[in-house]
Amino acid sequence: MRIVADENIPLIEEFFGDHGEIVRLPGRQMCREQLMQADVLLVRSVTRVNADLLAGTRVKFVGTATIGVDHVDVDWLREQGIGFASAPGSNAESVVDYVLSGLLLMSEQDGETLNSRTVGIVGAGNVGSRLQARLEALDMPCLICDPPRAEAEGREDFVDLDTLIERADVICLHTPLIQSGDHATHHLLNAERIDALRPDQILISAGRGECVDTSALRRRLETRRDLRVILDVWEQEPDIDEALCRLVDIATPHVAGYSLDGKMLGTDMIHEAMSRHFGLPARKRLGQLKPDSWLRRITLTGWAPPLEALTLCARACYDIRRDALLLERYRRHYGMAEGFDRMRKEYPPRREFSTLRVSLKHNAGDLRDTIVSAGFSLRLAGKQG
Ligand SMILES: NC(=O)C1=CN([C@@H]2O[C@H](COP(=O)(O)OP(=O)(O)OC[C@H]3O[C@@H](n4cnc5c(N)ncnc54)[C@H](O)[C@@H]3O)[C@@H](O)[C@H]2O)C=CC1
Ligand SMILES: O=C(O)C(=O)[C@H](O)COP(=O)(O)O
Repeated sequence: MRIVADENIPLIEEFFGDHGEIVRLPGRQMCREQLMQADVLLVRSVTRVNADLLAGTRVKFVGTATIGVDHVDVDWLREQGIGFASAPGSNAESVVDYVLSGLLLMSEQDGETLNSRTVGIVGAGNVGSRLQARLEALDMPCLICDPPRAEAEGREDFVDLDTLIERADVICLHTPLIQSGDHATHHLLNAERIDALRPDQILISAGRGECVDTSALRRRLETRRDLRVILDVWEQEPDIDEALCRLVDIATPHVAGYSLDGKMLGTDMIHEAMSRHFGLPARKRLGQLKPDSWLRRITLTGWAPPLEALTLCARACYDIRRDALLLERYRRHYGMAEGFDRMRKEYPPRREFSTLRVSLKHNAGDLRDTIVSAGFSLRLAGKQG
């Protein structure tokens, strides 16, 4: 079997090596000629998978090691009888860590407690609902907008987008890119809604770039720089709007989901799906292949103030500012588009909050609850109570 895989998917050799010959290619440049003899195609979000790429090839299975599937013509694959799998939820915790790191930074800049802000979550799927769970556990009030779920589940506690924009202090976008239909998300945050954003509101966009009219956002920030904006996803990646990149508070190159844990789980999930598709044994176990974290444990005394302790643990594990600074360095060195992609390719290993074990000397109630609610693993050591 010939397996063609994006060069940026980790553990391909380890998971797929027993199944045949592996060819690694840069995802953005993949073309039909390179796939004529391929049986399996494994991609990330940068490869458009459709009839133009695959018609006339012998590909029988496509896996994308991503949550989003907007780059794949799923209907065409189905019509052709080509097996398909994505990796739902694989890097959702990583995106939640990213958002929490951003929120902690904003709170620290303002000298405010975390729970002084209401967070509006748009799109309450794997990412949004996990974000909601962690924020509510940290006593942060949340408003949820997810019309497909509201309709399907009869959720009267959900709100519509305009109400959310009016009431929330932070707006977090976690919708897939949907081009048409009742719940289309292309330019969901359009010029009118961007104009309606209140001064001091915080916008965090980590779903897909095209869900925001980024030209309108640039215009708003050029005329009134009164919002705070964290952008991970952009229109026209990697050739993104450089002026907008300079105007936002935090700019990162579509790496919110780039924890090693999330990426490796993505590979595991598509490997399992491919093995099932071809009736092959899936013998590899992710646990055996994951490297050790650089930082395994932090020990806190019971007297640490909860918010400071949380900020410390979050920074030790993942600090969103590292990625913003890194993008700036790559941009200066290589230019915007090349820098954007190079940083993604050379992304330094990052582990999820859950991999960091926080050891508490005493079972101090508030501190313990904060650490667990934020998603870290807890270890109580010494005297209890
Ligand atoms: N920045 C990054 O690195 C990453 C970005 N993503 C993006 O985030 C998206 C969401 O991820 P998941 O939560 O795992 O997907 P999911 O499929 O589990 O959930 C998406 C949710 O959005 C809701 N939704 C659909 N249309 C909507 C609309 N018009 N308004 C409000 N809500 C709507 C759906 O009902 C669903 O509950 C992915 O599709 C992907 O595009 C995912 C992982 C990493
Ligand atoms: O899983 C998704 O959906 C994502 O957006 C990915 O984390 C992005 O990674 P790439 O596919 O762009 O490398």
